[in-house]
This record gives sequence, structure tokens and C-alpha cells, in this order.
Amino acid sequence: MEEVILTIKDLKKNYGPKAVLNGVSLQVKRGEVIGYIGPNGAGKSTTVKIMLGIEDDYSGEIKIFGHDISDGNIEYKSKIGYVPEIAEVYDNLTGHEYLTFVGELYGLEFDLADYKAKSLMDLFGVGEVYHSRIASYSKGMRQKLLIISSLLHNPELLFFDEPINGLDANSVMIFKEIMTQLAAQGKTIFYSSHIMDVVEKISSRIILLHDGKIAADGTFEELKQQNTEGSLEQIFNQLTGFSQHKELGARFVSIVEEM
Ligand SMILES: Nc1ncnc2c1ncn2[C@@H]1O[C@H](COP(=O)(O)OP(=O)(O)OP(=O)(O)O)[C@@H](O)[C@H]1O
Repeated sequence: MEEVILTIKDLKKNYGPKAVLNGVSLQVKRGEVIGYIGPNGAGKSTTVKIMLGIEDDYSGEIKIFGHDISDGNIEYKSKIGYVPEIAEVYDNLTGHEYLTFVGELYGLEFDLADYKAKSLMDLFGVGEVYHSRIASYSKGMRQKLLIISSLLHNPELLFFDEPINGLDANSVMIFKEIMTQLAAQGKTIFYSSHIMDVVEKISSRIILLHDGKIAADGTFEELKQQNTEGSLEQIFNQLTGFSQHKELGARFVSIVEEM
């Protein structure tokens, strides 16, 4: 039987009077790559932050590796890797200092953390800045650092929130291959992004969040069969009831031109 890694039951979350998540339920099995998509503000990052224990005050039940995350035991976090949408990194540290620090936090010996960090930086084409301060990194370099820091401890479950932001086309190809290989090794990946063609290609299952609920859940092929549109971008537009891009674009430009 396939192992269930993650279960969410009737998850609800409010910020003040605003209901952000309104009854989200799903189950994720080992090795699945979940493409978690939805309009801006739909609640994708909020879902991920709740699962990571960064946000609390929710209702519903979340089980990760079979344990309810609200039971106070945070051991499950040692088997999770996370690339946040907006990351705070210690800019004054070098890549070497930051990654060995993160590696040691996760219980790796310094030498192993250093070896893995340097090797992964090399493979990602940023080995030459390993000993430079992060403050001097370009956007893509920082993103690569974040991806590496999420993987150093060989986690079972990965949460990637818009991880390829700023990566060049070649690096995106490497990243897609890394995802495929990780999933083949039995890692489970929760991948939240707006880059529909990448989500379409790498996800074994796509979940669309809309108005605080799951509006679609299935493989890309299944979503295609259930909808009249072809690409994931078009299916996204259709399921979220959006078709006014021309009109909105024209109105936007006409206001820009008002002087
Ligand atoms: N700390 C907070 N306090 C108040 N409201 C919040 C907070 N964090 C998120 N929200 C609100 O919750 C809603 C969902 O935000 P969230 O960041 O989860 O959306 P998202 O689906 O990840 O969006 P995007 O695609 O733009 O990243 C938004 O309306 C946002 O304004």
C-alpha cells in the first residue's frame, strides 16, 4: 500500500474577519509531486506555513508522517525541507557560513555539511561565490542557496514556494531534473508556483486552490479531460472564471496614459 505522508482534514484559517482557508482537505502519498496552484492571495503560502508550524490558530487536522502536528512534538520538522516564497537569510554571512550553519542546525557534522554545500553549489554553477558574502549574490544565486539549504539534510518532504524565482532557463532545467530525481527516490514534494508550464511538466498531481477551497485535484491529464481548455494556464483561467485580461490590460494602459 502507498504510504500516506500528509493528511489535511477540513483546514480553516482566518486572518481577523477574513476567511483565507475555508475547508481544505487532501491526502498526499510518498513520492507524489503536488503542484499547488491558485490565484494571488488564494491561501497557498498560508497552507504551507500552517503545515510547517509557522502559522497556528487554525481549525481542522493536519497529520504529517502520521502525527498530528498540533501535538507539540516538532520532530517531524527535521525531515522537512522548505524554500519560502520570501526568505530572510543572513546577508552578512558567506554561502559557506550560512549553509554549514543550517546543516549543523539539522544535525549534520560540520565537515559533511561543508562538503555537501560546496558540492551542490558547484553543481548549481555558483561554486565560485561559496566564500563570498550573501549580500553580494544575485537574485538567482540567492535562490540556489535557498534550494541547497532546504536539501542539505536529505529531507523526506519538501515544500517549495515559488522556488525558481530568478533562476535562468538552464538552472530551471537542472531544478526540474532535481525534482524528478528526488521524487524517484521517494521524496514527496509540495510545489507552489505560478509558472504554469513548469507545474504542468513536473507535477504528478495538481491541486488548484480558489476561494479558500480546492477547486480541482488530479493529474494534468485528468484536469484536461474535465475542462475544455488545453494548457494548464488556460485551465487555470477557466477554473478561476477569468477572461477579462484584454479589457483589464487596456484599461490599465489608458490610465497610465492619463496626464
Ligand atoms: N500575516 C497575515 N496577516 C493578515 N493577512 C494575511 C497574513 N498572511 C496572509 N494574509 C492574507 O491571506 C490571504 C492568503 O495569502 P497567501 O500568502 O497564503 O496567498 P498565496 O496564495 O500564497 O498568494 P500569492 O500567489 O500571491 O503568493 C491574502 O489575502 C493575504 O492578504
